[in-house]
Amino acid sequence: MELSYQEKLTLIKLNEVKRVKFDELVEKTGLDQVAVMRSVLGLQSKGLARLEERSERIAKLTETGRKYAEIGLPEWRALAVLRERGKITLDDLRDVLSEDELKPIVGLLRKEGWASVRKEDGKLVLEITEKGMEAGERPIDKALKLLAERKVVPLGEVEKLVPAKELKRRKIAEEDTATERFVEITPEGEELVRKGLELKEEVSTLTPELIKSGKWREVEFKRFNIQAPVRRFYPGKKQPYRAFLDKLRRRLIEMGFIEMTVDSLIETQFWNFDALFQPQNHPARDWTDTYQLKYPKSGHLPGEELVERVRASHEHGGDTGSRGWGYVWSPERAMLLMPRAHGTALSGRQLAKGVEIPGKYFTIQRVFRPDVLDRTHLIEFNQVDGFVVGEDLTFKHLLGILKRFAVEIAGAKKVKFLPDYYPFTEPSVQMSAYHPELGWVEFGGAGIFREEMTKALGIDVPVIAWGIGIDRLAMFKLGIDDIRYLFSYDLRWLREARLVW
Ligand SMILES: N[C@@H](Cc1ccccc1)C(=O)O
Repeated sequence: MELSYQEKLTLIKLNEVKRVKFDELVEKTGLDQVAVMRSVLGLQSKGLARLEERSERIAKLTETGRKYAEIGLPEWRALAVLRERGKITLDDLRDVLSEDELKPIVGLLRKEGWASVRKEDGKLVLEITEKGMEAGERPIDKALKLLAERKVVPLGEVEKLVPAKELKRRKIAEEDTATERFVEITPEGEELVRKGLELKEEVSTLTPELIKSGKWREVEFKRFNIQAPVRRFYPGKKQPYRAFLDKLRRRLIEMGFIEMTVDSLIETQFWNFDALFQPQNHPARDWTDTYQLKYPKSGHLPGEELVERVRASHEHGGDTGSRGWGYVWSPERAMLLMPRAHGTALSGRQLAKGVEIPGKYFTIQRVFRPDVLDRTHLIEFNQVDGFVVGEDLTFKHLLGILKRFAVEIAGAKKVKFLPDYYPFTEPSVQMSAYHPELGWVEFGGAGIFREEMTKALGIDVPVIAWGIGIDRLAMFKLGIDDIRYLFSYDLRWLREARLVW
């Protein structure tokens, strides 16, 4: 039978006493608690020892009890004064007793017969008795001493001195239940020790000294059980959703996409709406609800030439052959500030700045829209927006890219496309992916940017574009069915959420 050094040591020590409290066994072996527990369990599984748990009623020293052990019970403190002066008033005890202790003291002293009490001039006067002069250690004093020494004492043991009720009434001790562990050697264990166990020093690390001195020949190397269950360990790690977004960013960059970034979460309506050919004061502006900034209310418009092209496009279609929206465009309205409502605002900015053709761009943006919070809606969420620009791009390319996103990035098994409307794309499409618990979940929109938009921004080739609610796709990947969990403080989730990719 293979026994570790610690198991052997534990068994030998156990054999000396046959049956012992676990804590005493720990002391005897000189090992730490965990090591002894491990050894005992090991020995038990080999039938050499038995671990037994027994609960027993105990008395436990209270905080007040601890104080009494230190400065003496109130009756002893009172008696000390009485012994010194023979006769005192109740007031004279205020120096040695607290207000709480003062009240019952007369009764206590009288019960013990340590003092006689009478009234003189309306005052209570205590006088020491013969019994008080001679008083010595009582059972309750012994019980207090015992408790002070051991803190916890089996109830039976203290009750030999004083009923537990009495100790409780005096607030010296409380009753409780304690679990005691005993370890007992089995006949098989005894037999093994009788045959002789070789107790070789056991080492867990091979050091240069061991090798040089040749001592490695004599020592026993500790065997590790690599299948033993271990305590769960939670190292610091990235918030799971953050990790997901970071990986997504890496992935897109690896696919050749160029990242578009911006410092602020605040946008002018110009970039959020106008540059994307969304008419002002028109129902189409309301394809989504948005927030507005109270202060400051307005920001700046970009260069005049660009603003003029956007105005022309809105008012009469510019040079696209379109008739535009046919209204008078207001620069003041375009200057209004708002928390960015979609990542597409960055696509507009990028197109106006100039792009590589062919080229692929993306951005991961925090965006804001009023909504009712529920399992699939947040008012503040993240979008991955992007576009591909190139001479012969078609709608089919777009659907191909989108499907790849949903399947590869989110691990969605089924994806479906439906016709939709966005003021800035034609045709427009809406995408849904199938979530095992939630059913079909809409996760974004896409389309081919309209010429009224791209031409005004200075681009002459087709641009296919999309905006994906990445939080919803993250739900698929992280295996959650409530979007609010992405930002949850729930430690269990933070610790155990799968880190994906
Ligand atoms: N911006 C749209 C998505 C979209 C992006 C690009 C083209 C078409 C649609 C939204 O927030 O839902």
